[in-house]
Amino acid sequence: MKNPIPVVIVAGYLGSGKTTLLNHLLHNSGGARIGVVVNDFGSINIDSMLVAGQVDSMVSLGNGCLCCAVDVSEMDDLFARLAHPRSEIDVIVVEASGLAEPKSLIRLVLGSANPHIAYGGLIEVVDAAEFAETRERHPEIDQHLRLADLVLVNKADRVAAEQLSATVATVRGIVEQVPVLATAEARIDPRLLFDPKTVPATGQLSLDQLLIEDHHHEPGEPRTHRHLHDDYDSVSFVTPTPLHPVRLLEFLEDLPVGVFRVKGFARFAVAGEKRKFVVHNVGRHLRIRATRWVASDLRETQLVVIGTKLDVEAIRGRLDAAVHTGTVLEQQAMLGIHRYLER
Ligand SMILES: Nc1nc2c(ncn2[C@@H]2O[C@H](COP(=O)(O)OP(=O)(O)OP(=O)(O)O)[C@@H](O)[C@H]2O)c(=O)[nH]1
Repeated sequence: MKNPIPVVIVAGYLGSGKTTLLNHLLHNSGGARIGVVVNDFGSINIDSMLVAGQVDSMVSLGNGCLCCAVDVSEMDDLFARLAHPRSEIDVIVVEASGLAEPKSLIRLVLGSANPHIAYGGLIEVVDAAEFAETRERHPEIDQHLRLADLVLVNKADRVAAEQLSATVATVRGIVEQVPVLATAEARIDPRLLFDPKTVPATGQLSLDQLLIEDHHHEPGEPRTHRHLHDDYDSVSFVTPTPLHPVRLLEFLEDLPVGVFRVKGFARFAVAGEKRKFVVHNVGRHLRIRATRWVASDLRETQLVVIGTKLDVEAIRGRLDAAVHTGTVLEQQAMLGIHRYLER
């Protein structure tokens, strides 16, 4: 089966920059096809969707608040239209209306019966200039932010540098581990959210290419390297030595500060365990799928950790600690992994 299509939810108070973010993603999708679910098409840049040939992929909801107006079955209908086995859509972005309650939106996605979609994370957009005032009027914003997998402190251009860092610090204090990014016009690197189809003109590598590049390493040695970008860091970790499943879970269940996504696959040092374990983590949502190695696969672990302001050494240290060099482990070492296995 194809990898499920990630559903990314964009939420945030009125006017914070949700539509701006959506338009930015549509313009910079790197060839990825984006299906959008919005309340109102009025402000979406239809031209950019036309350019990207995505006009078929638009699904519009009626007016009103997404989370209360739509029940799970209606939402499933929308997902069914956008995501089916032959769908050419790579990512679905749901723009919540300004006052939507993010918890019910996340539930809609996690509770969906559609096997072709997967939760792709909640992005909360905050207006840097209005944040303090919005928070006073709507103290529940703290709860909303804590559900996020990525927070954008947007409209960075509208405030002085000191106010921006103070707001970012306040948001970090609220969300703790969750990555927080200051943005202008919601310009984030789309690769934080999904993988582009093509290598952009800048010659930067896609994440899949990150996984397979760098062949200059000592046989048997884990390789970790980092690619820096304005918006995000990605750390790629490759090792032919099988991992200890418990150690890997310790990493995945307690991710370092700033990590937004972890993707790739793992091989475990467990007796009789010959499968390839595909790992997908967004924010605090971990999914693992057991599959077979195909003939062209290198039988090794390849993981990419993506986020903002990552402590590369700490990540490398923790992933190194998951490499198992002792004797082969008993099957019971897999119990923790089984909790996350998709059926
Ligand atoms: N100065 C500045 N203006 C911005 C920025 N991002 C968005 N805007 C403007 O802010 C206004 C609101 O942006 P939207 O993207 O429509 O915000 P929204 O969250 O979708 O708004 P609602 O749908 O009403 O909740 C628009 O006029 C944008 O052009 C930014 O980074 N800096």
